[in-house]
Amino acid sequence: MTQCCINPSILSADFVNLEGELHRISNADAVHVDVMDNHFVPNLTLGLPVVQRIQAVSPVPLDAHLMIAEADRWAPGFADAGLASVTFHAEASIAPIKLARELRSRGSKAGMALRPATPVEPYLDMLSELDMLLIMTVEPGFGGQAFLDVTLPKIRRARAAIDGSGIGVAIQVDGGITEETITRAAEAGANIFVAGSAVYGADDPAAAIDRLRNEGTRSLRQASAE
Ligand SMILES: O=C(CO)[C@H](O)[C@H](O)COP(=O)(O)O
Ligand SMILES: [Fe+2]
Repeated sequence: MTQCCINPSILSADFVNLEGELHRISNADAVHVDVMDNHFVPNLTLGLPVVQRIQAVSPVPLDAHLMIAEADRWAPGFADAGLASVTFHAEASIAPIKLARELRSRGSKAGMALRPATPVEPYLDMLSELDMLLIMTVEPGFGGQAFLDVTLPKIRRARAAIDGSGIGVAIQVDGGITEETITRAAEAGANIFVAGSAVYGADDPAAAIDRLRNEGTRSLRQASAE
């Protein structure tokens, strides 16, 4: 059975107290850092200098989600900062294979993200170049949106292709993940779950992470037994 990982998104955290907010999620597998440039998505968050400070104080590894235009130009700098994982959007890259190789050669895991309406089929032959495929389960840009069930067939097709080829690519889902929707995403084949509002909106974020992990692990176990 593939391992269930819970990566809280700091998009829903208190941005003036990021260090304290990071320590509230020290039982997470990684912290998901949403970088938005107000071009690729209609929102602006934080850039490399702030990500570097987060990296310096975080008790868990960083999982950067770059929602930025010209990914080929900007993403390698995030890998140079020593981040565990850097994910760029396929829609923002001219040469995704080259970019994935560059991220790996700089020591980061390479992730590639797909917007909800971007099909996975054109990318199936390059999955071996990736450590992680991120299937967006909301339109990127904002936290707190509802999970799009229309993305579930794509998660299933990606999982079937990965299992069929024997390559060890993780499937991450991001957007609208709750204790209820995590079950459907896990049964479809995802194994890394990003949750912003479900974690930071809870009174006890660490307890929310434990509940999500229990629910995700139970669903993954059930799916592998079927
Ligand atoms: O990439 C993102 C938005 O573009 C965020 O990671 C995502 O929305 C997480 O927030 P929530 O769990 O509240 O949906
Ligand atoms: Fe994200």
